[in-house]
Amino acid sequence: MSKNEQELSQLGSVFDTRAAYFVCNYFASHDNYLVDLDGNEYLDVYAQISSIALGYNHPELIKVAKSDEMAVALVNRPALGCFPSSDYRTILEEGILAAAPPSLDKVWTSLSGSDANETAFKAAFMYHALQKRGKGTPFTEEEMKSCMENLPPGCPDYVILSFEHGFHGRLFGSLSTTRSKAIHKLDIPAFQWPKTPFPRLKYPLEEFEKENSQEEERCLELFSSVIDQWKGRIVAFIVEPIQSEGGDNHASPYFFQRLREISLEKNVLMIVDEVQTGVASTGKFWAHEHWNLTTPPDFVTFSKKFQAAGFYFQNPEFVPNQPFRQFNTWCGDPSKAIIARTIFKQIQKDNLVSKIREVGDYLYEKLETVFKSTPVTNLRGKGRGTFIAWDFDSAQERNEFLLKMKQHGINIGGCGDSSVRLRTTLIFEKKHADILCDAILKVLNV
Ligand SMILES: O=C(O)CCC(=O)C(=O)O
Ligand SMILES: NCCCC(=O)O
Repeated sequence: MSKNEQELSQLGSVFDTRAAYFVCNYFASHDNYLVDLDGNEYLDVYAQISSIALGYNHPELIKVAKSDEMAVALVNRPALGCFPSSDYRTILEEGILAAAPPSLDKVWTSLSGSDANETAFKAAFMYHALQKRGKGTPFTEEEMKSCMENLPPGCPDYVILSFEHGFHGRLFGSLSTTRSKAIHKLDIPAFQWPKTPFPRLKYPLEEFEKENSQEEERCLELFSSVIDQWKGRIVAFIVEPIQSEGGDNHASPYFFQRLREISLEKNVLMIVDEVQTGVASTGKFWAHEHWNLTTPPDFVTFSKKFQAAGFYFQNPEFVPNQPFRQFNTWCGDPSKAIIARTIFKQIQKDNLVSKIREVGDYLYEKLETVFKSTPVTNLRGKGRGTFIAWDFDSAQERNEFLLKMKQHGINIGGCGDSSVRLRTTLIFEKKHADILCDAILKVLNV
């Protein structure tokens, strides 16, 4: 038995390891390479499900991890809502807020991607209720009583609209908006919230311009009509710039511009879930910057590669009218905000946004050649940094490919039914793209 197998079996007796790819030696892992317990080094193009920005054991992260500032943040973890730390404002201003999407100058920090989305939902619901009730109008006796029974009017029948194949997390509210795979949802009670189709584009895009634009128009019409059908109950919709877990499904900037226009016309708030797409990997710091919206989204949520989680917003009325409405013990975590600040500074210092755009273009072009005369279809993600994916005909073929890639020293992940997705770090270079392509050529026998 290898060390890996041994540890997996021992850990497996106290912790569910059935989803484990292998046991990692994070002490030995470095930059783009993840090392397992048997000492095998993998070029990692999955990066902890899209969550490692600067590679493993980046010296600047290690340095800040060893700082007094970090030690104090960790051992005296503040309940930020009640007892914010003296340095939280600067940590935010120099990091998370300095990285904010255009026009969104405020942030609420939370604990995970799911929590980021759910706190944005709550902000949207409370804002909507405030508009209906009228500012300054106190809660009624009936509202106060009925909410304790989980009933309206205190708990109104407002809903969040999401897209088929979208993934927004696994807590109750976020899972209700998640529509990628049944395995995520089975046996869990869910809100009866609406969904609407996300475009299924055909590739190569240049060959299917007409079909794809018809498909986007079809989805836009349904988006608009579902909002009408729900007669004012849809308070917000949530959308990923590229549906990731659900299969790396893309849509054009035009599609998102129209979503924004329709949502403004119909008074529905827009939540852009940048948990996976955010923090540079698509070649812009935030993927929705590719759309050139004239009115920014109402909320942009983040987590994963930023390590810290939360949502950005601009409208001061998204802060509830009373304290303790958007609240929990932690309200974020300064240690994670310090890490986010370090990540942001390093991205700026090393010019990683434009570097990942360049290496992404290089890799995409190479893959176009590599995949000629192979069963691979639907290569996608052109002009989106290293946020690249492709399809096999079946889940079985895809899974065999992933396994063989591992045998050739590449840690790589799937998504959707039969897709492979690249989720590289931001320090992925052309030399790594070459290694990746060589391994693909070997695995596909071309
Ligand atoms: O399955 C999960 O909860 C992780 C989801 C995710 O973000 C992904 O797989 O892209
Ligand atoms: N969303 C599931 C991610 C786990 C995996 O298959 O890598």
